Amino acid sequence: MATTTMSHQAIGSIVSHRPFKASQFLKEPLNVPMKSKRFKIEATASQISVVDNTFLSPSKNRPQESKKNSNEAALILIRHGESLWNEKNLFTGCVDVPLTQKGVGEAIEAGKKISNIPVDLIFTSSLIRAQMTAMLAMTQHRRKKVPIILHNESVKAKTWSHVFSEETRKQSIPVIAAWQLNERMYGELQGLNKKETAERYGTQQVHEWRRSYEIPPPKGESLEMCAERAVAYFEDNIKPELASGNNVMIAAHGNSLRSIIMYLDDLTSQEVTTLDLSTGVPLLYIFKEGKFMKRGSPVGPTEAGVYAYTKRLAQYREKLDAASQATLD
Ligand SMILES: O=C(O)[C@@H](CO)OP(=O)(O)O
Repeated sequence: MATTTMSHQAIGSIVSHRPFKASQFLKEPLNVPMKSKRFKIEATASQISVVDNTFLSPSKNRPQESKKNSNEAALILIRHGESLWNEKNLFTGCVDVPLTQKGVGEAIEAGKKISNIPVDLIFTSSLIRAQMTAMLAMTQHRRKKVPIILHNESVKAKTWSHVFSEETRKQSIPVIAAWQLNERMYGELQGLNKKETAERYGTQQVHEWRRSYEIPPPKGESLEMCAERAVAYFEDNIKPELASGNNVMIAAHGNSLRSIIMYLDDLTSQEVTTLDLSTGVPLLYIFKEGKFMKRGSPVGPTEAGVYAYTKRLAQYREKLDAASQATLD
């Protein structure tokens, strides 16, 4: 097996890191002249991203109950539930396989754990296992907003999926799918059985391919290369939303999330080798005054500790409880 690596720059050049400003979704009237020069199309054969300059202004005035005069926001990270290739113990990487029945259950359980935490925006990878996880998790949310995948891959896709009711937009959560959050590209390991690969190349070699920071699997991405695109995307597209007070959920993958957690927790390349994420377990961070505070995994919708994290989350929970009570009365 050859051990040359794929150029990361080649991956990074496919689409810019800043395709559009997602949080405008809930407040923008339709203003999409089909032939306007305001659209800059950045395209290659497989990926197209449309930069609509009218949608690039900062996200303000979004009328949402969880958005509040505070420089604080919640960030939820979820690794997708078990996939069919997790079940078969195959290297998956960028191969787009769905969840197993167990994975569906894990996504639903994850949703219950975050059902009282406000979510204004969802980011997922472009892979179905992450998207299924996000959607299934949101079926459990008490607020019952509808997650809607934004289709900005072409002007027509964007125009044809426009929502014309402001009230309906307010009851929706934009979902942004970004390839930069995809699982690391596992190169020539994709589709191989992990146990058989360890028997063939040695446990130590396979462990280095799977968990080291710098060492790429044959013709694949190292964690460092994966971090380069995932963390750049996080900094360019997700952090500004948190800084604007929007609560964000990211549904992604073992390694794209490891690289983001390395950034959030300031882990060294040595420390990240022991970081392993379970499928379907949500992790909560609070972003406050430019810093990320790790709050672990919310263990259940009734767990008092979750709501003690911040005043704002506690108030949100109180509102949900009051609304449920009003419905019962
Ligand atoms: O196969 C993969 O894509 C990943 C995640 O399932 O595997 P690993 O845990 O080896 O990084």
